[in-house]
Amino acid sequence: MKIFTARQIAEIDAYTIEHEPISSIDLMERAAGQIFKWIISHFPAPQSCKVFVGPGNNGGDGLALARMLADKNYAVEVFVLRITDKISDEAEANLERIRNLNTLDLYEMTSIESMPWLFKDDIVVDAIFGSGLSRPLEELSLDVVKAINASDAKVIAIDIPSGLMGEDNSKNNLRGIVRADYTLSLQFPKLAFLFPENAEYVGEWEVLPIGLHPEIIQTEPTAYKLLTREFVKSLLMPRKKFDHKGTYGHGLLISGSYGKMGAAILASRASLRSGIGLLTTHIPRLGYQIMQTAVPEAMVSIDRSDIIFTEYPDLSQFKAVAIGPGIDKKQNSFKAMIDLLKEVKVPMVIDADAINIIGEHPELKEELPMGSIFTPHVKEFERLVGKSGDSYTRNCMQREFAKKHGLSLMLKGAYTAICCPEGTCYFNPTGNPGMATAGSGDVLTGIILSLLSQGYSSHIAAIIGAYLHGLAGDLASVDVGVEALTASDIIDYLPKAWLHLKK
Ligand SMILES: NC(=O)C1=CN([C@@H]2O[C@H](COP(=O)(O)OP(=O)(O)OC[C@H]3O[C@@H](n4cnc5c(N)ncnc54)[C@H](O)[C@@H]3O)[C@@H](O)[C@H]2O)[C@H](O)CC1
Ligand SMILES: [K+]
Repeated sequence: MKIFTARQIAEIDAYTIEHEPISSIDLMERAAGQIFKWIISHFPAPQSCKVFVGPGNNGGDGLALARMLADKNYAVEVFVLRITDKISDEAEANLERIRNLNTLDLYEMTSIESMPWLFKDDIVVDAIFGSGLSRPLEELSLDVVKAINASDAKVIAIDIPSGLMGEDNSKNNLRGIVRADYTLSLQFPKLAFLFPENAEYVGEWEVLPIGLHPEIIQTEPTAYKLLTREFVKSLLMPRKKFDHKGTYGHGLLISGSYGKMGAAILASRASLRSGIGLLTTHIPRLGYQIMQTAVPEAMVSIDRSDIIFTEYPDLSQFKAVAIGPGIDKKQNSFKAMIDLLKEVKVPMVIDADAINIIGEHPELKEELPMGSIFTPHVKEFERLVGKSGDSYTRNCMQREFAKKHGLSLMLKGAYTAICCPEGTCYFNPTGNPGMATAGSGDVLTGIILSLLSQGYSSHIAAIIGAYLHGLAGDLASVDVGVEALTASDIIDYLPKAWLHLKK
């Protein structure tokens, strides 16, 4: 699903009006109708609804919605914030439509003195500002937002919480943003919904289709996309009758150290559960029996060191190499990594301490083979790319890094972001807080190695890997719950996740 900027959404809106064609007031009616349907199914009448309305079309949506709710026996009070004399034509027309209705109460607010008391059982509809917001809130709208936030009422934001910018909130006044319980976004999610610091404003969000023109949605370019099952499924390569294990590639996993052999086991098992033909896991000598016992399907390559990674096997047979899970940052591992990077020609997955080593020796980035994938979490990302004060800026840095170095950079977390060398950033919707657990990242590295070895190109391997990993975690959490979920559970649910993805 494409994610557009506020400016693009206005263009898509205008294109729809011209080419469907549909009048803008009818398009507004359609949008309000979708929100209305959502409210009656989630909060059936009778309920008290207080609708706060701003000067633009977001306010117009609120006014049309108020009429529909009043008509269905909700106790509706509408508060029009008189912020400016200007009010959009569509908002004005919808204001006229309700001005003489006796099924609702209409108030004009010129100061915070006329702010009503908000009760716990009230539904507050936030229709003050939408995607047309151009600067942080001040004066009356700021005061109203603070009062809404101070209440216990259920808050439903139309399109986007008022005060939140669709993309960049690095310079926003955070006290002037509605904290919604639900955000009902029209047709597309906003980029800001995918950033962790905005979760407290957005609450639970849902996209409501309003029939914007498919042609412009198709042709309008965007750098941001939210993965869907259909899209990820379309990337899968079919398996054929006469295929053999050679068809699905031989991968090399460099993993494990003294006290961290579990990482090698988890990554190996995940790789084997994701379709790889052959897997060799290179480990320090002490791990030999552990590996052979725990993962009989994997071949083992033994380091001369008992406890760390210091060398690697002949690379000629491998289609992809992953390095990082459970290795250490010891000096000899660093030296081995320099040699490895000089020699390796196939795409690599670089995870955990392998990222930290490159973070400490940035010149090594230039040695990376084409099509390599970095899989940092936030702390590793900061060591590799640099620090930033907010997620939007971090995302810009991430996209820039991927482009500059010609590789895929995945930032792990809720809505894992995968930035590709050509500039697109994909966000992954699968996964849950139960996956914030030891070994979860090792499993992901194993999955991506497997996909690269099978011949998937790097950004596709990253996309399928992230989606599948989250999906397995989601399916596992249904049975074991988020608290009890372990990395091994993610592996155990990979078979179900594959079946679910291919359905
Ligand atoms: N997605 C769609 O295609 C549809 C969206 N609809 C709704 O329309 C809004 C966007 O409407 P717009 O009029 O462009 O913007 P706003 O309602 O957000 O109002 C902006 C309005 O306010 C002025 N302004 C901006 N910032 C401030 C500020 N900080 N303080 C005071 N005033 C400010 C600005 O100049 C404008 O005049 C979208 O979110 C949907 O809810 C359609 O109804 C259906 C199609
Ligand atoms: K809003």
